[in-house]
This record gives sequence, structure tokens and C-alpha cells, in this order.
Amino acid sequence: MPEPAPAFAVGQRWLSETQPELGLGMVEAVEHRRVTVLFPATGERRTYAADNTPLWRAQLATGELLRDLDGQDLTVVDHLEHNGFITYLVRDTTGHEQLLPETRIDPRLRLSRPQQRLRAGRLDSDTWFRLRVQALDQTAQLATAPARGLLGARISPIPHQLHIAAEVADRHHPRVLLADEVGLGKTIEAGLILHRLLLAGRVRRVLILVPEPLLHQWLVELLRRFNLRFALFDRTRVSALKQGADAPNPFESEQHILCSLDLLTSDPSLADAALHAGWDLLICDEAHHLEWSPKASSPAYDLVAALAAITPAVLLLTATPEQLGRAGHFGRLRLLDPERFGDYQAFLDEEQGYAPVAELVSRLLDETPLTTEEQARLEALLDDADGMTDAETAESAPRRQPLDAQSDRQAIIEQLLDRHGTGRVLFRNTRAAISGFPERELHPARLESSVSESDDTTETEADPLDALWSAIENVDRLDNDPRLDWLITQLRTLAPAKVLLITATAETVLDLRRALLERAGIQAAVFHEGMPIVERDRAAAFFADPEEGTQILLCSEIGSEGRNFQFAHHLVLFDLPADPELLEQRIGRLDRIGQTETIRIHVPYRADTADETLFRWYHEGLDAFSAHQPAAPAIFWEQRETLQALLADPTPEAGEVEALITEAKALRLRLDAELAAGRDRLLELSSHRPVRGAALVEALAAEDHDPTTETFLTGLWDAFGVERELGPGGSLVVRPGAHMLQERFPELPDEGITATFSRKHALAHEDRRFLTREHPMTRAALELMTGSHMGTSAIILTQDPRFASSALLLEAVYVAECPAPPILNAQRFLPPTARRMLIDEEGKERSAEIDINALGGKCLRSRRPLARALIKAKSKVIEAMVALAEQEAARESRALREQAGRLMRDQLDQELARLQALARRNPAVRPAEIEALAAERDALAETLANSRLRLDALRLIAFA
Ligand SMILES: Nc1ncnc2c1ncn2[C@@H]1O[C@H](COP(=O)(O)OP(=O)(O)OP(=O)(O)O)[C@@H](O)[C@H]1O
Repeated sequence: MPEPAPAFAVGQRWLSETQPELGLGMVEAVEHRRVTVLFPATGERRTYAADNTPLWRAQLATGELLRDLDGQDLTVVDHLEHNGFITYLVRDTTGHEQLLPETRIDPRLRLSRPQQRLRAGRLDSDTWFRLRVQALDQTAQLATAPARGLLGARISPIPHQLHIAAEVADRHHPRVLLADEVGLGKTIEAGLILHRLLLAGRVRRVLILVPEPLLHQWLVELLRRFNLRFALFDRTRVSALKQGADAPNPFESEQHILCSLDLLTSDPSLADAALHAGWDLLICDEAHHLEWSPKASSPAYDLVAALAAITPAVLLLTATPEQLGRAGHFGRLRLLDPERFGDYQAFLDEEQGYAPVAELVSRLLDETPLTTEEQARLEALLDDADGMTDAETAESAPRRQPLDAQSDRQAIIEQLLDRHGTGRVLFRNTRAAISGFPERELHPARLESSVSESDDTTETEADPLDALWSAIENVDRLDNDPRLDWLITQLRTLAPAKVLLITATAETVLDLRRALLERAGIQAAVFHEGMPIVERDRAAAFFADPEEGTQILLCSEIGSEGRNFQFAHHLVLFDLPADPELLEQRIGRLDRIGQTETIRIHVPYRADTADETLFRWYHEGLDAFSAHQPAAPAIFWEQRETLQALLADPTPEAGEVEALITEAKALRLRLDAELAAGRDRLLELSSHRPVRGAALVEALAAEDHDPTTETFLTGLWDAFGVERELGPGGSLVVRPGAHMLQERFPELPDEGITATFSRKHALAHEDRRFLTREHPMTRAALELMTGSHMGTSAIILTQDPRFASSALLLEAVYVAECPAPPILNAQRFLPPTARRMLIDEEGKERSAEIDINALGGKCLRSRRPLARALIKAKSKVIEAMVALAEQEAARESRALREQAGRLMRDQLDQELARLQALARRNPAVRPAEIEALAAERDALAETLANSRLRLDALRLIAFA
């Protein structure tokens, strides 16, 4: 039976279901089965066929709020309808009651609350209702997942990275130095931290500074691995922005900026603009270039220090923190926390005290009981009961017990690591502590020199390091250089294997390219700092191409820093760098996560020249080719002058060379033992906490097996009209359908996407979108659902022996809501969990006895007349059921507020007590951190006190 045309009358208020943004309309004319409606809020006028309008009658119920045309806020007390026209009895804020004809309601009123929609018979399908409930559940899960912010990255779950990311991102204002050894994934760690902070809404404006050659690599990794789009600020972009008429500060034009540090230091006005743009997070890669000594600092250091001083969160990245000496390392820590790292000498002295702590931690890690003397030392190190708060005393209680349980030991280890050392500011994982790295194999080639000895003589230059470089760098006469013939032979022998060659300067790179082509017809890709970035990226891609690409890539030292070339397994060190940290950077191009084979390191050196001395010093003295040597930087700085003098001497005394090498070896053995026992052991222990890392890996694995995201997205696509089909290799091809609910589906481009829900596939096929709970499309889809009224009112008809025919149940879905600035992350304590209630006609809440999810039936959306008749007939009962649900929600809201407040205080009070206790013995805890935490606790207390359960959706279940 067709639905009868609604009775329209001039002056009535109606709303457009399809265009709610028009506001509250008023009937202007009803003529010849046509109705004309004016929407005063937008000034638009529409004429509809009266028997087929998208309009619904705006009718307010007792207790609802509205505003009149004079801007008065009013509450509906009652209403009466006469000749199809409604007059409301309303109460103003002073309690005064008055009559208000519906013509005088503010046209901006938006009636979209579920009870209004239901009453007006504006129904969604049951599918949309279910999708909405799923979306609410997903949103709540996302807010509370322990691995939130780490789930959506296209990465293999690696425990040390996940631990660092969670540990750092959860700090109030994280300021740390990520110093894992070369190639262990600092960029990934920084990306994870950034992602977690961004998703939690705790940072908005982000500036990433990297050396120019790494700009594109970062840009691509951020997008490919984390779905993060950064604006690339290179010379071209900046000069275009500067010329823009109304863009005084180019850095204010974007929220997420990736910029070359070199560009900033070369342009003072640009640096000034960056300093005035205000950032929440600063990330600076290859931070060892920021030079500092007690006497002087570089312009790059000064700039980053100025930025760091005004930015709350700072991440510095370097694989070789001691590349410019211990002082440089201290300088970078100082940049993170100038108060804590104020005195260089005090810092050095403090390090001496780390060994006994590390020793005790190591003892606790092995299972055997502590001796009495060790117990006493442990007591002394933790001797803080008098200075501790109750919470802390309780926390450390296990140490008073025999140390039997593994958890007791773990708790004490955590306390020791927290309180001693630089663990809170510095994270350093080493290959030694993380398994799964390939071997390194050295292939030295001693070549008889065809260059006369006098050719190797270098004049003393002002800077000793320059002199050192020049002394070992003599490649412009390649014609007489035996390394060239050796290289040609090697390339032919190794073909088709890819070979990465690194040499000190761009000049040598160019000479070699020419010589290889002229002498042997070998094409080489080149990569050096003199090339524009785009060309460099092209060269790297050309080299990487397994079929078409070149066999060899010739790289200069600076040009190759930070780059990923782990698909190659042969590394030629055409010369050796002047600093062991540079050597480590070079080897790290291949020896990094993702390397699958043994790395062959080829070192050609000219016999009886400075080459040989340097090679022997590295090989026999430092053993620097077989593994990363943590003591190498210190030895270099200790022996630098002698080494340099010997390298510059064309005829060094054999005895002197031997003495240098013997001394280097002795120093290495001694320092290795010291570092292993003290500083490095402590660092390693605090950087890699296997239990925490493993828990996060497990959380990611559980997520990978959880089908809810896939169920939700596919359900939503189907309901929305998005098309999907299986693509190649188990992928999914998703594209906009011809008849979609709206013109666009969020984050779905017109050409569609190829996607996967599997991490394994996403890692193997980078062209596929990795659809997770945190993917931008999922997040936008969740917002689409929860931010609109889709699925907020539904009605189904069903049969159930437990209920008589014509019985009714009302399912009311409430969402815990706490309006708070994102920085507070209030959802930790009050997740937006959906609470589903089931009210029967007697007003009983029955969700405990009836499984809501099992309640299905025939959706009545397509049978509107029946649905509307039912709603009308039962309107009083429905209103009473809604009122009961609201009462129940108000009662639960109080309990929820109390519970959330208690949870917050328990957790933050304990954390505050821990930080205060820590601060008394570990100066790495900054006072600002403690103050911020206290302020956060107070703000949260206020915010949580305003939380409540909000009615989000209603479903009427009618029994036949
Ligand atoms: N969890 C991971 N999953 C997949 N790939 C990874 C992961 N961690 C690191 N990688 C890959 O390993 C390589 C090294 O990682 P990354 O560039 O982050 O290391 P790094 O420590 O920053 O290196 P460098 O010291 O050279 O700057 C990169 O190719 C990176 O993509």
C-alpha cells in the first residue's frame, strides 16, 4: 500500500532528510499537490511533489532544547497540536514558561538525535545500525589498544623498535637521542613514535630536518611505511613559497614539514622563519653532524639547539654518536636537556659509576641467587625508602623478599635501569644484542703500488683532519693506480652480483666512472653530493633495478650516508675513511635490517703506502671490519695525532707503525671490557627490554589475526556502493562504484586502490595499501560513521518465543564521551566504549539476560508505512522506554565518572611518585616533566568530571 501523502500546512516546520545542512524549513505554500518550503538558515527555497518529499516533520519532545528567533535558549515542557500546527509550551533559563508557535523556532536547529529521528520515522537500515555499532566498538578499541599508533605501520614487528617507540611516545614531552647502531632502524623508530603521537593527537606541527641527500628517502618511507604525507621543503619549494604574495612565513603553510638542514643553515631568513613557526615535535636525522665542544659549536648545532629550546618534543637520530668525539656526544645530549647535561666533566665522572650497576643488573638477569654482598650492594643502590612515597615503597617491595620470582627480578631491574645511567635520554641497540644479522667477510687486496713514493707525500695543512684525508686520498692519478685494474678484474669476477663502491670524495667517483668506461667499457651509476637530489634518487633506483640496472654504484662518503642498499652484498672500500665511525657508516649501507646474505667487504690497498698503514690499523688494531667496535671512536681520538703523522710520512718507521697497531689493540681490549661492563651494558639493557618488546610484538600479531577491521570495511564498502574484487596474488581491488551513497568514499581515489589486510603481503608488495585499523581510510570511515547520523535509528521485526507478538524492545546505544583536548589523551581512562542497553515495555533493562548480538530480524526500513504506524501506535511506550534508558545512562554516567577519575588518579599519582623518586637520584628526569605530569593530572580530573554517556543510536525490535 503506498504511503499516504503527509498533510502539509503553511507555517509548519519540516527538515530535509537528504540535505540536513539546509536547516529547519518552513512550509510557504501548498498548491496542486506540490509543496514549497523555505529554508531560512540558507535562504533556499525548494518545491517538492507533496506525495514524495524527502522531508520529515520537525517535532520536539518534552525536555528537548531549542532556541527561538530572539536567541533565547528554551526547554520544551509540553506541546499541543491544532489543525496540524504545533505550539510548544517552553521554559526559559530563569524558569519562566511561555507559549512558542513552531514558526518562531530558530531555523538553524538541527534535529538529528536518534530519538527524534525514530519518532519522525526517519529510519536507517539495520545494516547501517550494525555498521554503526561496529564503528563505535572499533573506535573504542583503537583508543585503548596497547600497541595503538604502532599497528598501522608497514613494518615487520621488531621488539627493540616497538619497545623504544612505545616507551618514548608515551612520555609527556619526549626528548631523546635514538642512537641504535647503523641500519638497526632508527628511521623506523622515529616514524613509529611520530605515528603514535600524531594518532593520539598529542602533536600536530612537526618539523623533520635531515641532510639534503636523505630528503626523498624520508619522504618515501614516511608515506610508504606510515601513510604520513609530509611537505618537502627543498630549495625550489621554499623559493616558490617565499615569492607567494601572502605567505610571509613559508613554514606556516603546512603542518608536517620535511626540510633539509643544510638549506636552513645556508639561509638565515629561512632559519628565522622556522624558528618562528611553532612546532610540537622536532626530528633531526644524522645528528652527529651537529658539532659541539666546550669551546665552540657549529651553526647547524646552534640552529637545532635554538629550535629544540622552543619545541616540547625532540628526537635526534644518529648511529655514530661519537663520530666527532665524546664531547660532541655530550653536546647533543645537552641539546635535549641543557639542565641535566650542563657540565661535561661531571658527565664523564658519572659514567665511571655505571659499571657496578650494570654488573648487578647482569647478575639479576641470570637465575642464580645473589650473594649476601651483592644483596647489600643492591640494597645500597636502591636505598631510597626514606625518600620514597608510599606508592614507590609498595612498588619496590619485592626487593625485601627473597628474589625468587622472575617478576621480582624484573621489577628491580626496571628500577635500577630507570634510576641509573642515560637510559631515559639515550637509546642504543647494538647488533650484538639483537640476533639475526648476517656475517661480515673481509676480502683485502694488497696491491703493489705503481705510484712512486714521492707522489704520496702531502704537505702539512692547517686542519689536521684535512691533512689526514689528503694523505690517504690520492686518487686523481688513476692511470697509475693499481686499484683501478683490480676493480675491473673484481667486477668481471663478481658479475652479475651488485657492487657498492664507496670512496671519500665526489671527485674520485667521477674519475672512476670515466676510467671504468674508458678502460673496460663498464657503465657505472654514480651518487655524490654534487648531484641534484632527484638525479641521486634516480641513480640509486637504477642501481637497484635487478635486470636493467648497473652492476656498480660509485658513491661518495657524504652522498651515501643513511641510504639503504641492503639488496647488494659486495662492498668495495676504494679508500678508507679517516674516522672509524665513518667506516661504520659505510659498512652500514649493506649491513642493515633486510640484509639477507653475508656481506663481503673488499678493501684494495697499495702496498707500502699510507693505505696499508691505515688498513692494518683498522684491521689488526681495531678489528673494525669484522664487527662494529664500540671502543673504536675512543681509540681514534686517543691515537689521532700519531696516526696522522704516520700516514703523512712517506717512509714511516716500521717499528712505529707496529707500535701504533699494538697500542690500538691493547686499548681496544681494555676499553671493550670497560664499556661492556659499564656504560654500554647499561645502555643496551635499558634500550632493549625484551619482555616489553615481546608483549608489543604479540599485540601486533593478535591484531594481524583479528578480522574486525576487514569485516567492518568490507561491510561498509558494500553498504556504501564501493566495488571490490579479488586482485592479483590474493590482493583486493577496491574502486568507487557507479551508484555510491555519496560522491566519494573517504581516502578512495577515483582510480581505486589495490590493497591487502595482510601484513605479510603488505611487506612483500609495497604497491598494495596495507589496510589496518589505523590506515587513513579506516580512520576516515570510522569518522564518517560516528560523525554522521548514519545508522542512528532502525527498526526490525522478529519472532521470539520469549516475547509475545506485538511486544517491543528498545536497544539504546550509549557512548562514553569526554570532551577534552587531545593532548590529555583522556580516552586512556575513559575509552569511548559503546554501552548497549535493552529496555522492555515494563522499563526493565535486560541486556544481561538477552544477547543483543543475537537479536536479528527483518529490517522495516523499506516498509515505512508499517514502521511509522507502529511507532505512532506505540509512541507513548517508546518515549517512556527512551526516558528509562536515559535515567539508567545518567546513573551509569556517575559511576563511570568516578571510576575513570579513580583510575586516572591511581595511575598518574603512581607515575608522579615514581618520577619524583627517580628525580632524586637520576638527574635525567627533568623537573619540567614532573610539573607537566602534575598539571596533566589536574586537568584530567576536571575533564573526567564532565564525562557522560551520550545516546548515540536506537533500534526498535518489534515482535510479530
Ligand atoms: N621493522 C622493520 N620492518 C621492515 N623494514 C625495516 C624495519 N626496520 C628497519 N627496516 C629497514 O631496514 C633498513 C634500515 O632501517 P633505517 O633506515 O630505519 O635504519 P637507520 O638506523 O636509520 O639507518 P642509518 O644508521 O643508516 O641511518 C631500512 O631499509 C628500513 O626500511
